[in-house]
Amino acid sequence: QTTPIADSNWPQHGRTPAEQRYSPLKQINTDTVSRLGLAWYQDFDTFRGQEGTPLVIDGVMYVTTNWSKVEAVEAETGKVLWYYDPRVPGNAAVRGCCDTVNRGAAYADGRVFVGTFDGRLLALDAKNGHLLWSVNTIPQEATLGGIRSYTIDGAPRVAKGVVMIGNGGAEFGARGFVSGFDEKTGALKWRFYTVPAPGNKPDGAASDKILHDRAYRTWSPTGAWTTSGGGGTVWDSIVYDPETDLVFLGVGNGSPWNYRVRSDGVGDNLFLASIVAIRPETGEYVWHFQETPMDQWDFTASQPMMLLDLTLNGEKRHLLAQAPKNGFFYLLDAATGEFVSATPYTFLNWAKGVDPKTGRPNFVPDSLWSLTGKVWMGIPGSLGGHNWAPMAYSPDTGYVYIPAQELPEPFLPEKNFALHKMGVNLGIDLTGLPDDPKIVNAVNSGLKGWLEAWDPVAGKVAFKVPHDTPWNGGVLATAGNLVFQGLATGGFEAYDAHTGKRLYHFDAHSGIVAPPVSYAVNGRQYIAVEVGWGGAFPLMGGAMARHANTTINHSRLLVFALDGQASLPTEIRTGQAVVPTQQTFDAAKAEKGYMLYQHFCMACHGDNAVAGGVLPDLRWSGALDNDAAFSAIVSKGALENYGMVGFSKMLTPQETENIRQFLIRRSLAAKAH
Ligand SMILES: O=C(O)c1cc(C(=O)O)c2c(n1)C(=O)C(=O)c1cc(C(=O)O)[nH]c1-2
Ligand SMILES: [Ca+2]
Repeated sequence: QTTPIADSNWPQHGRTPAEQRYSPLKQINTDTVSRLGLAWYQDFDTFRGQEGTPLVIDGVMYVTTNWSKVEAVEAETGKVLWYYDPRVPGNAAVRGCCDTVNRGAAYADGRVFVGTFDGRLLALDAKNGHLLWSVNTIPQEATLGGIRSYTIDGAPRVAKGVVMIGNGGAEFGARGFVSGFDEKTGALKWRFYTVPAPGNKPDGAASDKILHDRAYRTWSPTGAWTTSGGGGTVWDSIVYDPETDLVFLGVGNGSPWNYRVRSDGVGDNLFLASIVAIRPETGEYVWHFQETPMDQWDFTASQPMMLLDLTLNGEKRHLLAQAPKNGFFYLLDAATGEFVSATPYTFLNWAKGVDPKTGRPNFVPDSLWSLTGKVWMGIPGSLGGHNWAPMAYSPDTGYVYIPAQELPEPFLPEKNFALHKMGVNLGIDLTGLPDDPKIVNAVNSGLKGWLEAWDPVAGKVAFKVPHDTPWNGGVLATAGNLVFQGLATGGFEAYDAHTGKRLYHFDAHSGIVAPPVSYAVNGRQYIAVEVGWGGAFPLMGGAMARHANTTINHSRLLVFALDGQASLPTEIRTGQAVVPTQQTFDAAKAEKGYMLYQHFCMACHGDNAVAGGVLPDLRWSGALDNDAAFSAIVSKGALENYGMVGFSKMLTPQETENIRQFLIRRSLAAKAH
């Protein structure tokens, strides 16, 4: 039933339904890659994180960029064929944890499907970009009167005439669900909620029976989840497997993070941090596997999944593979969900292995910080041993290439948990990195990132390519015995797939987080990648993110080919002028402003008011010198069109002023260093 995919195309998110991100093209190979050069490039119109996987179908490339913008370009020349701006309102930015990114479109039967950050799903005519249909994927009741927060940044998937999309929001209060829409009309076919409703009430959805019979009893009848939604957002990975006719949903973390507050410390909280298999036409439940019961570390199972056909102990197996945040590499039987193996692909300290039969982790008791009430230095931290940046598999080497990292994080219960609308709702202490440069340097030197070649049959690392920092780009493997990856530090690299030897380097002038793709037009092979530093770590990470990337965001599409002759402009934007404020501050007010900042501002402007190279660094904001201007922006929303909403409903004028006092303190402290 599946039509063969031409070698020259990249028609789906992971190229084929198996999502291995392997291109059979080999004009660019270990022998020729030294001749690789820029064939053409395009400047984007947004300087924020770019996480998109371009699709290429018969010489036309479909690109999505920040703020859910879409364009079609000639893949050979870069000539723009059409451009579609869904006009996401600026005030939607604050509903998401991690930048107004978009990870890509889906294509089927002449239609391009894209999710928008404000929760719509669009179908565009692939020929001219005209809107065919648009649906709001977020039902009114799911928002609980605006308390719960939903965004879309993941790529839709299409199977059997059904377009499927989930959403994000579990850091802000959300109840996860995935919806399936008719490809032709946009009519809703089914909805699958990933966590139960309070009181075990039915939703009239495909998930009703399994939530009622199985999931509800894994939650306390009370707890903050009854308002905050419980989490379980399917914000990135959805894979359809034609062989088993199953759709696999990668389900996210709990909301709030604090498991004691969320569920009174009771139950495993299904289907948080689980993979759930459903049917594409109906959304009917088939199986699930929970990777992290009692999640309290933001250990999502939403990381990219792929299908692998491997011979294990002499037996051919059709497997689903994932390297989720929690640090274990999982293999599950794709048809049944039967646990096969879970092996650490990175250093992890929260579990001592898993039960060999069930795959349930053996928790290190101290890791359950919400129950112990004590600080836990978790590895991985909430950004995971691997996040959304896709991995790739080469059938030639048998390795899975993982953009792996080590980013430790302290977890400590928040003293007075309060559910905020438009503020982060974690139930975790949000004290930032202290100012002391010695501590900052020590923390930064402990952050690691590397490209890992993982042997899924042997269950061990084949080799590692160390990078300077964490939060590097997604990976592409090709039949040219090459692996391509962009780096946080702005390099675009090619490595020998067998050895990890670096064979090519290009300076992209800006951090790369997106995954490359490969395609061919008129017999010439190309490699394309979106450039643009952003996403969770650059926005939230403060001094750690700044350390990882010292340029600012230059968002572009780069396309490489053998003997490419183009070059980037040499001018590198240096970004915001560093102008410390002339004001003085009131110590008591500034101290009060600190935690308010961490709850309401940090998610975008960076931990402890150090911006990570994407959005404005508030220490240098001219508005610090003018309390009327500050309040016009922070309270009244003067910059709403750029994503900076007014917080007057959440923050009193005095609280807003306290935040300004805190920022003045930070500005002066930076001047002092
Ligand atoms: O729980 C959620 O709903 C949710 C959503 C998203 C998102 O939509 O991007 C991310 C996360 N969580 C998350 O935990 C995370 O680490 C993350 C990184 C990114 C990114 O794009 O860089 N998004 C998200
Ligand atoms: Ca999350």
